[in-house]
Amino acid sequence: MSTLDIRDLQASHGQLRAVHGVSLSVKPGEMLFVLGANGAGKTTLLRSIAGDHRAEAGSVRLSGVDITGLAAHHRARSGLALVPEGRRLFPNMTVRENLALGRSTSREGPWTIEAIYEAFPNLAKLDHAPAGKLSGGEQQAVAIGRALMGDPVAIILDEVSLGLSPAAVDFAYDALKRVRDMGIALLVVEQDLNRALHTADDLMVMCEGHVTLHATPARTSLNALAAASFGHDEGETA
Ligand SMILES: Nc1ncnc2c1ncn2[C@@H]1O[C@H](COP(=O)(O)OP(=O)(O)OP(=O)(O)O)[C@@H](O)[C@H]1O
Repeated sequence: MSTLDIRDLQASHGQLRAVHGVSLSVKPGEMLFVLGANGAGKTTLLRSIAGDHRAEAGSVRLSGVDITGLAAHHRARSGLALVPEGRRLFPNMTVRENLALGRSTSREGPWTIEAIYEAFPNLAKLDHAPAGKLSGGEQQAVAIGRALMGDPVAIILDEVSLGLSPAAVDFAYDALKRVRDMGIALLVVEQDLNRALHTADDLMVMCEGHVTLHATPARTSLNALAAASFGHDEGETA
C-alpha cells in the first residue's frame, strides 16, 4: 500500500487554476521528485497536500486513510510533515530548540533529540549553535530533523536545494537518503533536474499545473525532463 496517495487534486488562486487534477503515490522508503519551471504549480500542489492551501477537488490519503477533510495541523498529527521552502527555522534559537519545536507541533513518536543526533551525527556537533549561523545545508538538515520529531510516515519538502552551494546540497541530500532508508515516504520539489535524476525512485514533471511526464529515472533522461518542464515532448522544438 502507498503511504501517500493523491487522486485528481485540483487547486486555484482566485480565478487561476494552479493544479489541474494531479494524481501521484509514494510508497514507504520511496522518493518521488516533482520537477518543473517557476510557476508550474509545484508549491501549490505541496501546500494543498499538506492542507495549507484548500484543494477544490480530489483526495489525499495517508496510509490508506482519507485525510482530505482535515486541517493542516490534523494532517501533521496523522503523520504528514511539510518542510517548506526556505525551511522556516527560528534563526536565534539553537539547533536543539528548533528540533524540540517539531515535537510540540505534531504527534508523539519514538524520536528524541538524541535519536536525531544519532541518525545525523553532523547535527550533534551543532547542538547549541543558533540556527541562523548554520550553512544552508545544515539548516535543511535541521528542518528535516524537526519534521522527524513529529514521527511522520511521509515528509513533503519544497525546493530542497534552492540557494544552496553544491556542498550544502550534498549535506541536505545525505540527510534525505537516511530518511528514505528509514522507510519514510518522501515527496520532494526540486529545481535541479540532474540531482533529481540521480537520486529519485520516481520522477514527475509539471507544466502549467499539469503533469507532463511521470517516469522512473531508468526510463527517462535529462533532455526529456527539461522538455517536459516546458510542456514539450523530447525532441520537439519550441
Ligand atoms: N498566493 C498566490 N496568489 C495568486 N497566484 C499565485 C499565488 N501563489 C502562486 N500563484 C500562481 O499559481 C501558479 C503556480 O504557482 P506555484 O508557486 O505553485 O508554482 P511553483 O511551480 O511552485 O513555482 P516556483 O518554483 O516559482 O515556486 C503560478 O502561476 C503563480 O503565479
